[in-house]
Formats: sequence, C-alpha cells, structure tokens
Amino acid sequence: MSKKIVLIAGSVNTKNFLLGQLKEFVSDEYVIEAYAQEEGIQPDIKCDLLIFSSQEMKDELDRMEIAYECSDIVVCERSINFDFIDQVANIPVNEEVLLVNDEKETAYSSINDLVELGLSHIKYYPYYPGIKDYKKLKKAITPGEPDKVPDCITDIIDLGPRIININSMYVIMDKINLDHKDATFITKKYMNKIINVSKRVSAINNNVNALNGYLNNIIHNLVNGILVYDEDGFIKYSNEKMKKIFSSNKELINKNIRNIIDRDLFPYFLSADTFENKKINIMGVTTKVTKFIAPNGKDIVVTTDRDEKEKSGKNHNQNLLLKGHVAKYDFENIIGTGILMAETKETALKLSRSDLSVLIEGESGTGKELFASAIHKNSKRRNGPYLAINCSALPDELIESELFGYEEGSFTGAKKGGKIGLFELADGGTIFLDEIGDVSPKVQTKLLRVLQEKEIMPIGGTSIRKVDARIIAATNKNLRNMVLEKEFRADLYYRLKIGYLYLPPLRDRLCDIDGLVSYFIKMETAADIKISRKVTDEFMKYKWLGNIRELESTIKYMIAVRTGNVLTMSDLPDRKFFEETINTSPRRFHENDDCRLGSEGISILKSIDDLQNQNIAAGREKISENLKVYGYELTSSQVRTRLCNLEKQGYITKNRGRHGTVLTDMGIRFIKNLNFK
Ligand SMILES: Nc1ncnc2c1ncn2[C@@H]1O[C@H](COP(=O)(O)OP(=O)(O)OP(=O)(O)O)[C@@H](O)[C@H]1O
Repeated sequence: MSKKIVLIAGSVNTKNFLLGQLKEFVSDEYVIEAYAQEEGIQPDIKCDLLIFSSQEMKDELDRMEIAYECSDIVVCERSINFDFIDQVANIPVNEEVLLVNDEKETAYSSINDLVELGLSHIKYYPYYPGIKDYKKLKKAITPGEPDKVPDCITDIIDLGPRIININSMYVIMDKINLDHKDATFITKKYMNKIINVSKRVSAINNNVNALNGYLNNIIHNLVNGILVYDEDGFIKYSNEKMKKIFSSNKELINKNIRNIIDRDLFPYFLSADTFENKKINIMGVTTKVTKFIAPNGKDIVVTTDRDEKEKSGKNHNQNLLLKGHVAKYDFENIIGTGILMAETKETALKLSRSDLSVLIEGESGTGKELFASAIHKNSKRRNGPYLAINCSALPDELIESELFGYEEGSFTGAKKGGKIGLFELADGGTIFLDEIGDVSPKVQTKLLRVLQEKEIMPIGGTSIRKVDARIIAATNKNLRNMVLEKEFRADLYYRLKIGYLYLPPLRDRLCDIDGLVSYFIKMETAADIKISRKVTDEFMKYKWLGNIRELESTIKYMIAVRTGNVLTMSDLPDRKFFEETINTSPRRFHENDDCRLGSEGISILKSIDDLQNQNIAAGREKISENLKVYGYELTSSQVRTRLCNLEKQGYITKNRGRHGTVLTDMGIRFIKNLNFK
C-alpha cells in the first residue's frame, strides 16, 4: 500500500505551488494530498508525513483544533523563489519599493532573502496587513501575495509563493528515506538555481560596472573639472581635469582639500557659500567655479570651467603656471604678531616692490620659502613664473644643468635637443634658490654672472643668452662665516644680499605661538578645537629646534590623536622627548623682547582700535569696559599705568578730552599685523 503525505498551506496559490515542488522530488510510492486553509481542511488527518507550509500554519491548525494522526511532521522554512528575481534585479539602483507579505515576520524575512541574494541595490520597505505607518510608494514586490498590496501601488512584481528551502527539503527527504542518489539530485537542482541567480545578479552588476566605467570615462574626459568632498573637506571624487588644475598627478580621493588647494582658496572652498560661475584665480589661471550641495544634502560639489582665452597662453610661462610653479603664499599667510615679525613683513613688502635680489637667512622651518613666495606675489613679476629649487637636494652637476640648461650632445646621457634651464624658464618671473650655501664654487661663479650680467651660458654651449629672472636666495647656514672661511664667494654674497631678511627662530618670538597655534588648528580641521593653557605654557618653554614647521607638525599630530575638543598634555607627541628638551629656565618677557607686550598689552591695543573703529574716544573707562571682551578686568587706574607703559614703548599717544588715547603708526602697524583673527 502506498504511503501518504499531507501538505497544509494557507492559500490555494501556495498549496498548488508547494505541491508542484514536492512532486518534483517525491517518488510515486507516495500519495500527496494538499489542503489550503482558505478552502477548508478535512477534520481528521491521517498520514505518514504531515507537512506545514509554515509555523503560522501549524499554529493555525492547532487553534482550529483539527486533529491529526501521523508518524512525522515537518514545518517548512521557505525562501524567495529564485525563478523570478530578474524583475527585481532590473529595478533601478536606489529605487524605493514596498515588500508586501502576509505577516510582519515574512515581510522582513523576504527582504532578508533578497538582500542575501545580492539584490541590495534597491531600498525595501516592509508592508503587511495591519501595518499602521508605511511609505506610500508606487512599486511593490510580493512573494505570492498580490491581493495584500495597498492601493497606492501601481506596479506589482509578483515573485510567486516562497519555495520550500533546501534545509527543509532535506528534512522531508530524510523522513521519507530518500536515498543518497536523490539527495544529490536535490542538491544539484538547488545549486543550479542558485548558480543561475548569481549569474544573473553578476550579469546585472557587470552591466552596472560597464555603465559606471562608461560614465567615468565621460567624466574624466570632460573639459570641466569636477570635485566632490564631504563636510570635513575629505575628497570623495575628482576627475582627471580637476587633478590637472591642481597640478596633481596623485590620486586626490581621501585626501583633505586643505592639503591640496592654496590657502587663498580656503574662503571659497571651505565656506558654506554656494555660487555659480564665480571667477576665481586657481594656480594662476582665472577659472569659473560653480559650487553646490550634492543631492544627499551633505557633500559639496565644485565644478570648474577654465577661461579658454587665459588658458591658451602661447609662451611657456603660462605652461609653467599650469604645472604648479606658482607662488602659493602671500603675506596674509604669514602669521606673526610680535614686533620682529611685523617689522620683517614690512621690510619684505617694501622689498617686493623693488626688483632687487634678496637673501633670506634663518634656521630651517622659520618660513623662508613663505617669504620668498609672498615677495614674488607682491612684485611686478607676480604674473610671471615662480620657480623654486632646493640646491642641497641635487648633486652639483644636476644643479648646474637644471639651472642653466645644456646643449644637445654636451655630455653622455644629455637629452636630444638639449634642455632649457630654470633661469630661462623663469624669464619674467622669480627664481627661489633654497639652501644657496650648498652650491659648489663652479655654480657660484655662474650665478654671479647671472646677477652681474643677466646672462647665462648653457652647459656645452658656445653662445650666451640673456635672462630676466629675479633671484631670491635662502640659507640656514651662516653665509658670512662661510665667506670668511672662503667657502662662499664674497662677491656673490654681497650681490645676493642687496635685499636682506633675517627670520628669527621661533624660540625668540614666543608671542607668535598663540596665533600660529590657532592658525594651524583652523587649517587642519573645521572642528572647534581649543588648546589647554598648560600646553601653550609648555610650548613657551620648549626649544623648537624645528621652528614653525615643528610647531605645525605638533599641532597636526595632537589633532589626530586627541580624544576631545581640547588639546591637552596627553596629546603631545613623544611627551618624554618634549619634556627633556624643554628649556630649564622659562623665558621671561623683558623690555627688549619681541614679546614685551604680553597678551594683556595686546588686548589694550585691540580695545583702543575697537573704540577708534566705532568713533568712540578711547578714555580709560571705555578701555576698561571694552577689555572685558578680551577677558581682562582692569580698573581705570590699572589701565592708566598700562597706558603709560604702552606710550613709552611707542604704541600709543595719550590725549585728554575728546580724542582719548590713539594708536601711533607703530601701534596701527602692530594691530594690522595681528592678521589672523
Ligand atoms: N609665519 C608663518 N605662518 C604660518 N606658517 C608658517 C610660518 N612660517 C612657517 N610656516 C610653515 O612652516 C613650514 C615651514 O616653512 P618654510 O618651508 O617656509 O620654512 P623654511 O625656512 O623655508 O624651511 P627650510 O629651510 O627647511 O626649507 C611650512 O609648512 C609653512 O607653511
């Protein structure tokens, strides 16, 4: 006598579907009877194996108190029917759809199945009868429950009832003693389905990738630059054109925009402003820039459109500008509130208006290159090239060929057609020779010729060429001593030193530390970061042998490792080293010190300036009141003492009556130099 299997499902549709699936695997020695709850179920069930389409169905039967007698029961686990998932795969990326099923659990588990199959390119929202709040969308996917789809839906993808999954199928086969051969058959059948699914999903992914590649190609070949970065300035996307604009041959993605663009572009790129076709000078070229917020409401998109007329410069100068040989820094990027810095900047500004050669001396990291760049930017040569070369970085022969060029065939390995030297390339502009103390006597002689005669002779050449390039040289060596020791040509030294700047080490201008620290914090992050007083006090005692470069790196490090929004002693890099190299005797401000004003004195000058700007006479009472803004509580008589000192130092003139105290030229200059507010 044949054995009997009974299948119980909820709907007729599911019943028929699962029956078909079972018949594919179960041999003829079994009779299968199937019932749908919606049609009614026979009261006394007797069979060898009772199969429920789901746990809910079994619970339902128990509730209905239908008696059953059977040797075995299987409650099926089911999964999405793979046969129809093409329609899901074809839904456009990011489209929102309702996933409709009969119960909350089955709706969520169907979403899970689809995502696990790799169909995660769309956004699923669960829907089931009785749900209170749901998105009123147009498209729905349902595994065989189209009648449960809400009215707002106009487009239904019916995947058909969910099938018995492979686990449950094995359990069923085990109960009916299916042999090894048949188990292999089931596995193969399921695997084939799964392989087909994954083939289809990967075909779709390939299409998406091909489309992405195609679009990327178009975007990279656009004449417009495109840059996308997040709120913190980290670049998410940039096309080839944008890389060229910023003269970068490296990948920009994941870099911070602050490290890519010139500081004078910060106000445009880092502000909250959006704009269209604004003309901005980028790397020496006028560029139309549009900035807008990306559709996600967060990222910033910048597109550029270069002005063709300005782009197509005929001579190589413009090409050099495009290659990034431009002066990056201006005086406003040079931070320094102390008198020494103020005076040095003022001298540098005067020198920039002349065409004299300039020698800048100072320890490493004191800002020599910054000054060279600012001088060029404020000179009449500002539209010409600015070429910088580090003379200690290359061997002597290379320096010579870089600076003066060579004729074809002048030495083994010389390029065909020869090479134009930097002096010729810098025609009409400025050449910055860093570490000039390291050049050989031979190059010194050639440099002297440029300075005296304004001409060069390329290596292997027979004729001289006229050049018009201003020289700014820098050194961290004591050139004067080198001259005395006959290591550097005296005539060259004096020719270079017509214009002269000395940049004092940071330890001699400690009052610049506060301004520099806030400047570097602002450059590094948009977050509101403060620094603890204890740290800045330690900074005042530290030797700063690496000068401002060392301070800049220290701040960058502290920001990276900080745990909160205040930089503390525990954020210091290598604290032990830091403490060991600290000056044993803390410096005190004294009369001739650049920091003689102290922050209290600076605040008084600022208060006088504030009052003057509002046309209010700066009397002692008003100054005392205004000082509170800067955190100082001084009585009127304390203000009087301080004003006397400031007058002695030449910053102010005290007047009685209507005019009150006013800033002298020196005081005004000082305030102007507090250029980082
Ligand atoms: N006054 C300043 N304000 C802001 N940043 C500064 C200042 N001086 C120097 N820096 C920063 O410190 C770093 C070193 O500056 P720069 O390269 O100009 O020094 P340098 O004297 O030319 O050093 P080296 O002799 O080693 O070449 C740079 O990152 C620069 O931006």
